[in-house]
This record gives sequence, structure tokens and C-alpha cells, in this order.
Amino acid sequence: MSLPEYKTAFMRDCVSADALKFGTFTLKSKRISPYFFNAGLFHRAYLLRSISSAYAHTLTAHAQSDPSFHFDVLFGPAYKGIPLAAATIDKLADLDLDKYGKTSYSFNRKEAKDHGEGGNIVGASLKGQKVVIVDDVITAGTAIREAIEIIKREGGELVGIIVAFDRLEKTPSATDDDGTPRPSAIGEIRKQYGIPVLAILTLDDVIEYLKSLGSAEDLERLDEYRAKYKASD
Ligand SMILES: O=P(O)(O)OC[C@H]1O[C@H](OP(=O)(O)OP(=O)(O)O)[C@H](O)[C@@H]1O
Ligand SMILES: O=C(O)c1cc(=O)[nH]c(=O)[nH]1
Repeated sequence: MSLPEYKTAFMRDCVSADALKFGTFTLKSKRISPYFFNAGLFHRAYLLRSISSAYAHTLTAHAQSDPSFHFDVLFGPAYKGIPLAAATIDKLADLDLDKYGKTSYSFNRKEAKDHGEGGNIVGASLKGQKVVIVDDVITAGTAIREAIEIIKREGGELVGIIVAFDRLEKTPSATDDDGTPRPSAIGEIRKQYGIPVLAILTLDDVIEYLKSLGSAEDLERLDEYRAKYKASD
């Protein structure tokens, strides 16, 4: 597997933290998946460093390939996006203090607060800011579209999205398993907004990993799932 070191290190930590699990899981979209990525398990200090470092490297690698890519705020949708956005700006500042030392983070409350400072945004104001959303996974795109709406409503400019894991699967629909390829939610968002949607790892990376280090049974189930739900983009 010819992945950059930060991706292989992240894959190793996903497996050791049990954040990448193989079995039978029901997704938010109700699709049944033979694997699940649980970013909530990156709760130990060394694991939070690992995931935030992988996000930060993915963002800086993209900024190197596209010098027009600039952002002021990392927005982490509640709940799992919150620690991810905060820890990632810390890592970005470690990588390049001059460039990222003034980058902010921000997140939404799921329920608006009606006392004290009030409102439902915590951290940087998004108004007039170039914003990148940091989340764990996009499947149907419901969560990310809610985050996009919040950014619009707050007057921010969405310039990119980064997730830990791109499942590379088509958007769920009533005729899900008819074998017809359709775009992924990520592909639709890229097309609709013309922005980069970056991922640290993809399903293809996991399948490559299973070929060398995983069980033949898991590999077969993931291959079957990919054949059934693979996106057309
Ligand atoms: O693309 P989708 O089909 O929307 O699914 C993916 C999202 O669903 C989960 O979050 P959830 O909304 O459950 O919130 P949480 O962060 O509070 O767990 C998950 O963390 C992703 O963000
Ligand atoms: O689609 C989802 O709900 C989902 C998939 C996944 O791999 N991980 C996760 O937290 N949510």
C-alpha cells in the first residue's frame, strides 16, 4: 500500500483503537454495513493527536497542491465534529504557526442557548469568514447539509469539507440495492458547491489494508458491499 506515512499511521491507530470495526452495523441512513468507523473512540490523548494530525496533514497537503485554498475557521458540527475541529487547529499551528496560528474553530449547539451569551454557535463567528467543515463521515449527507445551512445562515463562506473517512458509497435511496451506480453524497456536494471534499482514508484504503493484514472473511464482505453500493463518481 503506497499511502503517505500519516495515512498509514492513522489506519494503524483506527484498528488498534477499534474505531474501525468489522461486523454488522446499521447506519444513520438505515443501510446495513459490514464495517463502521467510530471517531468517538479516538478519545485517548495519543489517539486524539493521531486523528488531528492526520486531518491537519490532509489539509496542508491540499493547500500545497492548490495555493488558492485558504480558510479562517474550522467548523465542527455537533457532536463528534467538535473535538475534531478544536484539536485540528492546534495541530495546524504546530505544523506552521505563521500560517495557522490565527486559525479559529467554531461549532454549533444542537439546542440554542437562551441565557448568558445565547445563540447556538460557540467559538469564532462565521460571518464573512472562509470556513472548512470538519466531520467524521459522510454517508447520506444529511449531517453535512445541516452544517452547510448553519454556515450560510451565519454569513460564512464554505470553502471546503474534510472528513476522516470517505465510504465511497452512493447516496441511499428507495431502490438502493438495484445495482445501478449513482453518485455519492460527497460527489453531489463537490458538484453542487464546487469545493474540495477531502478525506484522510477511503473504503478502498481499508480494502487494501485487509488484503495484507485483515481476515479473508471481512475482505469478502467489504468487497460485496462495495460492489453493491459503490458510487459512480
Ligand atoms: O451523512 P449522514 O447519513 O448524515 O451520516 C453521517 C453522520 O452521522 C453521524 O453523526 P450524527 O448526526 O449521528 O451526530 P453525532 O456527531 O452527534 O453522533 C456521523 O457522525 C456523521 O456525522
Ligand atoms: O453512516 C453513518 O451513520 C456512519 C457510518 C460510519 O462508518 N460511521 C459513523 O459514525 N456513521
